[in-house]
Amino acid sequence: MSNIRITKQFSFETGHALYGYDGKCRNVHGHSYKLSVTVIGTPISDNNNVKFGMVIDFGDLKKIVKSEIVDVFDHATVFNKNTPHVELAKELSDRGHNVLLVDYQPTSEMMVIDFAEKIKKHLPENITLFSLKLQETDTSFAEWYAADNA
Ligand SMILES: Nc1nc2c(c(=O)[nH]1)N=C([C@H](O)[C@H](O)COP(=O)(O)OP(=O)(O)OP(=O)(O)O)CN2
Ligand SMILES: [Zn+2]
Repeated sequence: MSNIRITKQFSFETGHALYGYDGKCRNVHGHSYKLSVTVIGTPISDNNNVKFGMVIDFGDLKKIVKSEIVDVFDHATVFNKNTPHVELAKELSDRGHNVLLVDYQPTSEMMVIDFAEKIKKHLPENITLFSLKLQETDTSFAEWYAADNA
C-alpha cells in the first residue's frame, strides 16, 4: 500500500512580543497564524473499518491539533517566561487576560518546534508527523520537517 501525506489547515489569533529583539516585534503585537499539519501513513485497507480508505480521519487530526494548539494559543498572548516579560504577563493575567508563558522565545521557528513535539505525542502509532508550516504573516513562515530532524 502506498504512503500518502494528508494535510489539515488551522488558523488562530495570537499575541506575542520578542523580548530583546532589535526591531518592531519587541512590542506586544499579534498575528493571524495559519498552521498546516501534514501527516503520512497508509490508507486503512480493511473495508469493514469505518475509516476505510483514510490515513487518519481529518476530524481526528483536527481534535488533536485543536486541543493541543489552537484552543491553547487562540486569543492568548505568548511571552518568554525566561525574560522580564513575566512581570507584564503576571499583570495581564491578574487583570483577566489570557496569557501563555512558554520556555522559549516565541518566534515562528520556536513555536513550530513546540507544536511538533505536542502533536507527535498524540498521533496514533501508525501515523507519522511529516511536516508543519506555521505562517505568521502573508510573507513569513517557518517549517518543521521530520526528515530534517531524524
Ligand atoms: N526569523 C524570524 N524573524 C522574525 C520573526 C520570527 O518569528 N522569525 N518574527 C518577527 C515578528 O514577530 C513579525 O512576524 C514581523 O515579521 P515580518 O515578516 O518582518 O513582518 P512585516 O510585517 O514587517 O513583513 P513585510 O515584509 O512587511 O511583509 C520578526 N522577525
Ligand atoms: Zn510577531
